Amino acid sequence: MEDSIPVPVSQESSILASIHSPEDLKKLSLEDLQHVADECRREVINLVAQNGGHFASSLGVVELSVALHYVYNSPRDKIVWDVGHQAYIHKILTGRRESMKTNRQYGGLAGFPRIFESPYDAFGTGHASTSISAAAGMAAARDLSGGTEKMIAVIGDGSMTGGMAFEAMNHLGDTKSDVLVILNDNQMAISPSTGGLKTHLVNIALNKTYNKTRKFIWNSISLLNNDLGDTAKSLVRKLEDGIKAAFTPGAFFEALGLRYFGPIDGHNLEQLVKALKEMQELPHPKLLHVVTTKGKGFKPAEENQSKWHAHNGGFDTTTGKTIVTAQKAGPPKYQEVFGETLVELALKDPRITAITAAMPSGTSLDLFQNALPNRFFDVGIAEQHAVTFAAGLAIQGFKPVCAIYSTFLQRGYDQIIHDVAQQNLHVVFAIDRAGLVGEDGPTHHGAFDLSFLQPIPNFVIMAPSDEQELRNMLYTALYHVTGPVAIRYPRGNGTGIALNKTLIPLEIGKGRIIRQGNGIALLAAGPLVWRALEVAEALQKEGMNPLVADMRFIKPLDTELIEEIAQQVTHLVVIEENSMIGGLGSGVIDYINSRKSKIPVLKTGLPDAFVTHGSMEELYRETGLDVVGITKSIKDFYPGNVT
Ligand SMILES: Cc1ncc(C[n+]2csc(CCOP(=O)(O)OP(=O)(O)O)c2C)c(N)n1
Ligand SMILES: CC(=O)[C@@H](O)[C@H](O)COP(=O)(O)O
Ligand SMILES: [Mg+2]
Repeated sequence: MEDSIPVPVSQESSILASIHSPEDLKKLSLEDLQHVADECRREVINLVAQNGGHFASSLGVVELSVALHYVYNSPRDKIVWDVGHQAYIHKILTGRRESMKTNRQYGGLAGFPRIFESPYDAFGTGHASTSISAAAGMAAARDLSGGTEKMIAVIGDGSMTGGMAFEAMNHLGDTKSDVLVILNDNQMAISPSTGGLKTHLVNIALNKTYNKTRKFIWNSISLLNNDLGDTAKSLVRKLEDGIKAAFTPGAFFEALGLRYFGPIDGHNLEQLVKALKEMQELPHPKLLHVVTTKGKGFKPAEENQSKWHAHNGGFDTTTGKTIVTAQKAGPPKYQEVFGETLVELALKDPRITAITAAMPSGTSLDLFQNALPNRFFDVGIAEQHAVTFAAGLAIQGFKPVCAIYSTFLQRGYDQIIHDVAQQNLHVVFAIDRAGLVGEDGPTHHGAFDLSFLQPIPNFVIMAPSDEQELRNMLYTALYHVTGPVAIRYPRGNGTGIALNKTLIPLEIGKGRIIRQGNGIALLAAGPLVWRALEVAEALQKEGMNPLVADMRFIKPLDTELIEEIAQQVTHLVVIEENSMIGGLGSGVIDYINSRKSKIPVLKTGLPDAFVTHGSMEELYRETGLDVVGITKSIKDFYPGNVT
């Protein structure tokens, strides 16, 4: 595959059109396989240009996906795609070519592998670093039941930085199960990969001495499959091990118990097919190191891999230029305001440090990285470490701000409790992507952070209703709290409120009434307070006059404000974008139940179910969290018409 962009494929010449399952691939010559790969690449470019989605990672594994489905027998053999954002070719080759047009759309295919979607999706993914554990578990099940199917984990170099991946490899060293780990090394996570492992892998790829001996080692392995006598086999193996130990940086993986092979060119189908066939014959844990280019075959993506990790769609399939009609620039994103405010504060305070787990651009901490590189830490896809690392900084008197997506913070739960909260350490958690996130779907919605943080003693939890509040809350968290503190805010644009240069500290645990009313009160936090206002307007048309409060703090809850409101209304409604179990609504009900006189409380929020993928509007409608849905729930709950 040359560097140029593949030419469009006409329907008549399409071999891909004849591929309905991996079985169809197996009849093809290597040359035709290459055509399939080229067509797949073109198809992904067209698909993402049309509808958006994850992009550069799938382009990087085109040949690998084709080779895997050519050599292995999925769904009998199980291929686990780590994160799964690179599985578009896999989906195209496993009978979902047509339906890929609905990728990430409401009611359509998911953007990640899902066991409910296809028998070819051996294990659901979305979060990083799970594939080796899953494959190891499946291999143990196979071994216990006397099966012979193969287990393959395909994991990127970024995802390989996650602790789980090492835990799984270490365990494989004991079980010695037949698992193939394919390390897809493109030296990128979403941003450039970080850490010692990255350097290690670069060294492997660059190690000339090793590359010279590699051919010899490879030939030795091939020899092992031939009819050599036992003594000769053991001699070759010893020789191979000796050479590897001396020259192979892959000895690191070997030390954990996986035999290391590679690196090989992940865009060379012939090499891939040969290597995979060899791997099929080896009955123990092994790692095949495959070197690829993220965005391969689409120049703009190769040249700016971070930008093209994912795309909203609407670009020219040759030049990559945006072709959608220019949209008016919306209000700044919460993330941008967060990043800018943190830099503003850190420039004045050398104690402030910033931590991301491989999401510098998504969280806008790249602003901090550029401004204050010494105090910026990208720890890799390692949320657990990020949290305890922050605790370490805090205990030494620094002010760490740990910006992690709500869904990924789930990884760091014990660290939050054990390392941060129990020691009452001043770590600021900037919880990004709190609430629904849209097209990424159930693996990525930030549905649980309030539920998992609220029970933890010592925590202060706030939710800004707009960007200025976010600025003020960040300031408050850094200078008016002494223990663990979380600020949760959603993905995307703020309200467009004019930003005030002056930062005003908020009184901890104090909310505010933003609409006076009677009969019924709507309590919300975060940007949903504006929806609560819309609901109040809608209800007013029905003869009601709801009071609306912005609670600002989920913990400590403003019980004085609730008491004040309780004097004016007979019914309370909580509106929140978190699971209804354990969120603000639960906090309010717990408080009401602790009083002598009870008030009926209606909770609206995310259901006790995993919310699907789709546009935010569709998901709000589905969960009843749009204005119409909330209004209807309130009308069913509150019979009173007090005007
Ligand atoms: C636990 C977790 N943290 C963060 C992410 C966000 N994320 C998705 S893909 C990705 C980079 C993955 O890099 P790599 O595994 O090398 O795959 P590549 O995109 O390079 O193919 C990150 C950080 C995630 N999905 N899961
Ligand atoms: C696969 C993955 O986990 C990320 O690429 C994620 O989709 C990023 O989400 P945002 O677009 O919200 O940054
Ligand atoms: Mg990578």
